[in-house]
Amino acid sequence: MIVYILANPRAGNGKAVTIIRDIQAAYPQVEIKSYLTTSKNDEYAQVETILSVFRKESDRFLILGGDGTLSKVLSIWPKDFPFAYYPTGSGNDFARATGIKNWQQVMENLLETAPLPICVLEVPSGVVVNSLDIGYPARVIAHSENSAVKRWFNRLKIGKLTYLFFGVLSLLNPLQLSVVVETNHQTVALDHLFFLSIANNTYFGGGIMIWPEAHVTKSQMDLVYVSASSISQRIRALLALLVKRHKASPFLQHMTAERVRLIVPHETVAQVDGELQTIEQVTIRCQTRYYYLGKE
Ligand SMILES: Nc1ncnc2c1ncn2[C@@H]1O[C@H](COP(=O)(O)OP(=O)(O)OP(=O)(O)O)[C@@H](O)[C@H]1O
Repeated sequence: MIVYILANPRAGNGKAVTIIRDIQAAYPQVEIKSYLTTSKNDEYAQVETILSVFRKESDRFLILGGDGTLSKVLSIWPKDFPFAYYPTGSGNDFARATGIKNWQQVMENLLETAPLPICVLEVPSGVVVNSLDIGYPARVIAHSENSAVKRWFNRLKIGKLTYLFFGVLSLLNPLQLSVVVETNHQTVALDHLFFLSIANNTYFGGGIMIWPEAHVTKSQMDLVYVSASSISQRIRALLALLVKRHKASPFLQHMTAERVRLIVPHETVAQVDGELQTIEQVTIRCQTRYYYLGKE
């Protein structure tokens, strides 16, 4: 058996290389081969290299990185090949929901337990491990990416305030979307849309709960949306998310589906696992994957 590790050394605070060394020291009896991404999107080439030597029946595969790395790797890792994951990113929402505590636990699951089926969301560009969001969350990320304010804040060592700054700014932006959502049960037109999150898992944005029952172990997706025309409604909806009053809030709407077709009137920026993508019409389905989740 060979354990293949694919790591993004730049994710989060750059701990991946140290963790690989610790794993090698803790498991001298296990053959471990590591592959490090060298640039953005290099996950695709690294996975191809691993697949050229990987034996499905005997080898194991471990991914180290943030949610973005995980989602890109799974986009081309074959559906029926199991994987393990240890978070080294900044948000780590997938790990938060699946209860990963430390790499020792992840290695034990990988070596001693059988992989279990989970659900990820299949989209034309690949897979979504946490959520695909349009409206407010995508706008906050779009404004902050490559902005001068982000660079100044980083220079002043207050980089964490970037999202707060753009969060407030985006709240004042009156832009609202109109979309149509077709599920396997119904077709709903959503107007004055402040945001729509199509969730596969419990959290986004580094620990903000999307919906309490949304989880990768369920073969359904949770749609959470806010149609709000006034700023006070938008603020109250965001506060409900932050203080986990999802079900009590009159502003947060929720439905579930196994398949969703999302129709937006023009190209719209979406946030997919913390990265930006442009979408127009997209069909989203649950896809079964095999993950070393450990004993539940
Ligand atoms: N060596 C590298 N240098 C620069 N970017 C990289 C490298 N390897 C991967 N990437 C890119 O980094 C992005 C993913 O970052 P990732 O999400 O893993 O970390 P993060 O943003 O710190 O964590 P999180 O998503 O949990 O907040 C992807 O776009 C990926 O292609």
